[in-house]
Amino acid sequence: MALRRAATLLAAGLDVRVVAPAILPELAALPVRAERRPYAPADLSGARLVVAATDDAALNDAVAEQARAAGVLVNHAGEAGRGTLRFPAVAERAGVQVAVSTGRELPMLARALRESVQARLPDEAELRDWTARREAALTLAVTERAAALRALDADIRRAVGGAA
Ligand SMILES: C[C@@]1(CC(=O)O)c2cc3[nH]c(cc4nc(cc5[nH]c(cc(n2)[C@H]1CCC(=O)O)[C@@](C)(CC(=O)O)[C@@H]5CCC(=O)O)C(CC(=O)O)=C4CCC(=O)O)c(CCC(=O)O)c3CC(=O)O
Ligand SMILES: NC(=O)C1=CN([C@@H]2O[C@H](COP(=O)(O)OP(=O)(O)OC[C@H]3O[C@@H](n4cnc5c(N)ncnc54)[C@H](O)[C@@H]3O)[C@@H](O)[C@H]2O)C=CC1
Repeated sequence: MALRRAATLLAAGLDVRVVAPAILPELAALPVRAERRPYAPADLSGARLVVAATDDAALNDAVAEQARAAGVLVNHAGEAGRGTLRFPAVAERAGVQVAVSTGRELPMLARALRESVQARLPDEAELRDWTARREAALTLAVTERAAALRALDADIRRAVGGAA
């Protein structure tokens, strides 16, 4: 779990510190600060976001509680409702992102929706075309502009499989 979360947080541009007595080599090989020791409450100071992902459920509860009290965003890997942050399934293509969160623990649904959205995401060429059409429409006089934007809207909805 720590490995998956660390990869997600690094991809988001965060500085990641990992605190655990045992750290997987694949995790230690990432650009994270690895500290091989048990968690201590002082680890929360200076943190903006905390992930409690140990195999000790009572400890994850305590970390989540301490982080909440300190006003630090926290994800509880075993029981998301005890934390203040959930991790979504993310579909991404050419800069367009769609994140799916079920608001509960149903990762299979999140993944199924992510996969179905992924297949509908436009590619770079379509995005460039739509952006150019929108920019061109915005230079038109009011009536023509509205018609051009409506036509573009219909094309985009058709392309991503939405209702026209
Ligand atoms: C609450 C949440 C975490 C949070 O946000 O804090 C959570 C909780 C739990 N997941 C568990 C298991 C698995 N999770 C996955 C996969 C994903 N799990 C993800 C999200 C979330 N999982 C959040 C809710 C999301 C929502 O519903 O909206 C995804 C979307 C994103 C990500 O994690 O990166 C990613 C799919 C990414 C993708 O495909 O895009 C797999 C499959 C796999 O690993 O291949 C399994 C094994 C199969 C199974 O068990 O289903 C367990 C049991 C743990 C145990 O056994 O103890 C719990 C805890 C519990 O249920 O209590
Ligand atoms: N959200 C999700 O999708 C999933 C959540 N989980 C949950 O995540 C948690 C961890 O699961 P895994 O990563 O599979 O376990 P794991 O056993 O691979 O890793 C647990 C880590 O916790 C560390 N640890 C133990 N005591 C510690 C302490 N006192 N201080 C700091 N670190 C300590 C260990 O050194 C180890 O590195 C479990 O609570 C499990 O229920 C598990 C799988 C999927």
